Amino acid sequence: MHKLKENELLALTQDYPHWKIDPDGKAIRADFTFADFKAAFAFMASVAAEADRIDHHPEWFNVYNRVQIRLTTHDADAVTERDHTLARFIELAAQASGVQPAAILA
Ligand SMILES: C[C@H](O)[C@H](O)[C@H]1CNC2=NC(N)=NC(=O)C2=N1
Repeated sequence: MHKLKENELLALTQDYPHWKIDPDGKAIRADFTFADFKAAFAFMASVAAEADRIDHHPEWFNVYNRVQIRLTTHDADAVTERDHTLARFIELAAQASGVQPAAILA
């Protein structure tokens, strides 16, 4: 299982602007806001089906139209290629569900 190196983690956050690296470098997090609960839940259903298919699962939290996600590979205690693959799917699923753009932080 390939653990992402620092430059690979930084590239990921540039490719997918919702994502940030945890201070300890062992997880990545994203915060998505949708129009309403229905859109948020449609997004979660899509991600849940993919997570089950690839046997790699998000840690997540939902309130109404907001979904917060943390990705890490528990078996490796690190961010791996499996998290990268799921993050890519999550980005596309979020776009398909009409996610609000990520805030650009200075
Ligand atoms: C046995 C099974 O393949 C493992 O427990 C899988 C399931 N989903 C997983 N999800 C995540 N995020 N990390 C893991 O290490 C992991 N391991």
